[in-house]
Amino acid sequence: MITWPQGYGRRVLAEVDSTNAEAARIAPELAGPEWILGLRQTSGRGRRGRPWADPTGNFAATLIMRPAETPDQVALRSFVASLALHEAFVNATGRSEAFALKWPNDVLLYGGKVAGILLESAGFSGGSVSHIAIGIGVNLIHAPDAANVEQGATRPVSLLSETGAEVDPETFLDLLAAAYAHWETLFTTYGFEPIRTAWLARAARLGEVITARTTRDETTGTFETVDSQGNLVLNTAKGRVAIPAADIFF
Ligand SMILES: O=C(O)CCCC[C@@H]1SC[C@@H]2NC(=O)N[C@@H]21
Repeated sequence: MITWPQGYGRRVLAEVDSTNAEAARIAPELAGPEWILGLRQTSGRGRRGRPWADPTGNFAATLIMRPAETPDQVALRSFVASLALHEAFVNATGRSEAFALKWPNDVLLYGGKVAGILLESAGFSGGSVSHIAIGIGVNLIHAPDAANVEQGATRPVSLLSETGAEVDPETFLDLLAAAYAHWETLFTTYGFEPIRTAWLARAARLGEVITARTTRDETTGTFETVDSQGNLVLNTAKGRVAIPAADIFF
């Protein structure tokens, strides 16, 4: 029996365009943080403007919150959400070694992508954002065809295909919401440092040579760490480079 975390709302929609879009619509009248689960999404969106396919049975949810924080602070929530996802997966399967976190915000299962996070914030005024939407998609039972993902991108996998675990979206929401509340309390109480340390302990390819690609350039180097701002730090032939945003290729 999983206990729903105190202070968090829970809304389940049979169908929605995108839970992140719905989150932005309800943000103005929000009383406190709220989870929105879409049992079916018709226009799910991924990072960098990519579409996110969401067949029935997969997990699509957004946590909408209104923390009085700067854009830089709220961006660190993607690490909080990654840790919560990792904990939810381990609790669902009992397999802690199977999961790893890929910078900035994917979860890998035996090296394949099983979940992604799309963090959107809006309404910057007086130093704070007006809301953040942490959108989370999990391939619970279906993974997109590898032919439909970008060349060189991590192969998509589903929880069912890799572990045999059959978890329905509402059960996964309960696991995730409980885990998120734990990591969120740690973040708001002690700041980013314990989150950074816990994230690094679960990081994929730490200490290995990886490539970070943006629309403008490509940097290859040894994955040294994630710094106190959440940047990826690579040790390259030209020295240490801190990268705020990129796609990673192994
Ligand atoms: O590109 C990625 O890896 C991030 C994918 C995020 C998809 C989720 S599904 C729930 C939420 N609503 C959306 O439209 N997108 C996010």
